[in-house]
Amino acid sequence: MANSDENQEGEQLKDLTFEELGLDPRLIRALTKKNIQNPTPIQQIGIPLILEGKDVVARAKTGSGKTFAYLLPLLQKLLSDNNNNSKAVAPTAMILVPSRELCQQVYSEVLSLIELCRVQLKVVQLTGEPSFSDMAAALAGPPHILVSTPACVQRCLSSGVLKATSIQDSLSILVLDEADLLFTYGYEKNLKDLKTHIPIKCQCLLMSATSSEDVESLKKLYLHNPYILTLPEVGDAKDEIVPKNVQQFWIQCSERDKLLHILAILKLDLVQKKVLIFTNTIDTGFRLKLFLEQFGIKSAVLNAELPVNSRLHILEFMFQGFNAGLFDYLIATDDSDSKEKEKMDGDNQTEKKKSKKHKKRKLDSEFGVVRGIDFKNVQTVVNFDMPASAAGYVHRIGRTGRAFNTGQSISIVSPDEMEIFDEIKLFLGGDEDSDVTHIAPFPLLEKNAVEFLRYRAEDVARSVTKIAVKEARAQDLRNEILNSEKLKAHFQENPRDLALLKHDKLLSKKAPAPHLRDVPEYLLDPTTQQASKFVKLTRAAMGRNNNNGNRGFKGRSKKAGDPLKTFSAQGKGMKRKAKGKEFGPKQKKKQDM
Ligand SMILES: Nc1ncnc2c1ncn2[C@@H]1O[C@H](COP(=O)(O)OP(=O)(O)OP(=O)(O)O)[C@@H](O)[C@H]1O
Repeated sequence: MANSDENQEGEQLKDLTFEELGLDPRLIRALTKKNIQNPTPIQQIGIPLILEGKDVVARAKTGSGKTFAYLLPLLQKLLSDNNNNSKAVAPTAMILVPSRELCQQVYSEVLSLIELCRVQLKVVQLTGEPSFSDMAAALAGPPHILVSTPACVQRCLSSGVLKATSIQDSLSILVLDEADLLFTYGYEKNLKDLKTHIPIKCQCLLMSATSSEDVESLKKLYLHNPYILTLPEVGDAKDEIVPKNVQQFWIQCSERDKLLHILAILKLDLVQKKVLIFTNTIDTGFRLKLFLEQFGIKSAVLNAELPVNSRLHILEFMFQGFNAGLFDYLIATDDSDSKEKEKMDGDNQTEKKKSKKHKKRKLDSEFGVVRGIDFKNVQTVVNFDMPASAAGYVHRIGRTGRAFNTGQSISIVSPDEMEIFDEIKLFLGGDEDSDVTHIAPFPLLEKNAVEFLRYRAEDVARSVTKIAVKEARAQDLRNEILNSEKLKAHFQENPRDLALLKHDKLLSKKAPAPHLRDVPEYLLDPTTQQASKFVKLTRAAMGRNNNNGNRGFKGRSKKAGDPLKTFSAQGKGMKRKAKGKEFGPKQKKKQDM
């Protein structure tokens, strides 16, 4: 291993097993039950260092398995400390994340590992603004692990439920997950204040997909002589930003034609489901939902305005793999990116106006679906609106192609967004003076096919007025508040009963017309028909090869059947990528997570 404070780039990865990393057999058994057999690169390097007690900064791309890289050694330490824990007066380990959604995800992951290990470790999660009694109940014991946000821990401290001296006495591991987002979410002061209570002996771990000044500041603030891990993968540093198992495409069109183009790719079945679609505002999300509804395409909209129970239910539903089969399309408002934008353009007047307009509606400051959320079964990410930053792009498309899975992204780019699109291409390693790019034109959409839908699309788009959007947004909120009440009561008893409530209810006042719902096949040009058949066949094959019916393309055979890989992409970067090494040292082994 490299010396401390040295970058690990260039270090050769051996194909180590979890046993060889020194993991406790109970944890390995738990992983086996989850069908996880081989460590990812970040786990291979990170786990032994963390077990040794080092402070670590881990920077590895989205979906590379950073959560287990810190959770497994953290649990192992707690397992071996368990007998000595009786004197603890505060949590022994604290995991701080930027959003409530992430908190729920990490908490579920820890709980499931603990249950599978059959050990007596207590984990609690605290987010938002819990009451004094909720905080007291959660921290009584105390729990071994607290998963929370920095603001919520601050609340526990200032209310006196958590004593600074207790943290000093008990805390031995602190994890700052999605570190690059913690300041963006406004936790800078909380984190600076909290630092004064962290004991010097406490091991600190900092996990992040991208590097930034914020990560640097946090590193300086919390870590002592840390190991900096950057994955030793092939290619230059820029190659490491995006997982190689995500194929990136783009479509150029006018702002006005965006609805038409997304309709074409979804309606003509040119992409694999499940599809996660990003918009930059809640209104655009609802506009898109109303528009697609008229063509018989049902979707749910996930945004900061929804009650927390509904949001967590939608996400839990995604985590469980859409097995209840209620919706294939999720439209997410990329709030973290707009937060970043707001932070960057602090004095931008448009942003100020926007936030004034939405002042009446209460948005959850701890909402975030883009960063870190593990959408296991998302095959396709669509950028309906381009993100405000290149880092935002990386995080969005990182919601597909997780771990050993593959996925694709399609960005629909209008002339106004070309500047940020060029910035993204440069960020990914494109060359300004040549046509080398990692993002290729989407090969399956023929101009004829788009034009064939134009008349209907424009007609429906006109009917989706601002008032219709406003009403739909209010209606959805009312539905979800009702859902939320039912969810609260029901899911306390039946936490796994996911099919109870629908989040994709129709919001349009008029039902979709039959002639819009069905596209007669004979009207389509042969190329589009062929492309659509390919995608359907692949989907059917994936279903057959898959016992639980919810996994992505995996292994070589499925990749060979992926129509997006049988069509040749244009960009040189894509060709280079196709030849390049696959993700992780065990890529040839079939994994079934
Ligand atoms: N060794 C492994 N083998 C197979 N799957 C794994 C392995 N480790 C983790 N996974 C799975 O990979 C997925 C992505 O992992 P994780 O959420 O930790 O990624 P991440 O690096 O934190 O991504 P992000 O930066 O987007 O938060 C999860 O579904 C997880 O269960």
